[in-house]
Amino acid sequence: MSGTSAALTPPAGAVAPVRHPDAPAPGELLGAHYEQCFGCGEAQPHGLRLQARAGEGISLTAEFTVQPAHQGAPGLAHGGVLATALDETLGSLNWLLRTVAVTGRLETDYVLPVPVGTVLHLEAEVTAVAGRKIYSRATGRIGGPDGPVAVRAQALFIEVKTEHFIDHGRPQEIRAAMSDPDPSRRERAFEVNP
Ligand SMILES: CCCCCCCC(=O)SCCNC(=O)CCNC(=O)[C@H](O)C(C)(C)COP(=O)(O)OP(=O)(O)OC[C@H]1O[C@@H](n2cnc3c(N)ncnc32)[C@H](O)[C@@H]1OP(=O)(O)O
Repeated sequence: MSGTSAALTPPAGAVAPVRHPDAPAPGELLGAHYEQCFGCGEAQPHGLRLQARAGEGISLTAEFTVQPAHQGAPGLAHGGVLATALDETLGSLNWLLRTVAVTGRLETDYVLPVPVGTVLHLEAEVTAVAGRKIYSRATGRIGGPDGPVAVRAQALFIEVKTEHFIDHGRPQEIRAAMSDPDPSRRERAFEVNP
């Protein structure tokens, strides 16, 4: 049983997404955008460390292995953690558009329980763009990339200016990210997503 709210149905004027000429090539690992990101950062001991790889068009694949720190019920992934994996995967699509955007709405279907130790194989694509609104969907499979669907999501990301993060983030983390000696890490922390 699943349903999508009207807010996630692209309006009549929506257009097909356009891959940015500087988008990472198909097959390229995207890498963490911010080392402290709970979804993909290497510096978060209990983070998901999700790894996303560019696909064709505006699509990508990603993998995340459920750790003991991600449990809800004994031996099973917490639903919020699975939503995070979907959110991170969908957010990574913005690298292919090279648009700075944040999650406005995320709707998730939980189809199968996901045990600790499982590799969740995710795939995601942008389906439409309407002004600042980016419509996308994702699935997560277990038992291999062609295994059964365990989770599904549809999302609406909203394009924002870089100032969104400067204006709303806690100053000490912003200062730390801005003073990173590596210019590409400095840029990635703010340019595409939080
Ligand atoms: C590689 C990186 C991966 C990272 C993955 C992780 C991504 C994240 O988790 S981001 C963090 C979570 N998200 C947030 O913190 C966002 C918090 N929300 C906000 O800041 C604001 O509400 C924001 C920016 C989304 C929208 O505010 P604002 O810029 O004022 O836009 P606003 O005018 O309200 O809305 C713009 C359009 O979007 C629509 N919209 C906004 N929010 C929603 C929503 N929740 N549901 C449906 N539609 C929405 C509006 O109806 C409006 O539509 P239209 O243009 O047709 O009238």
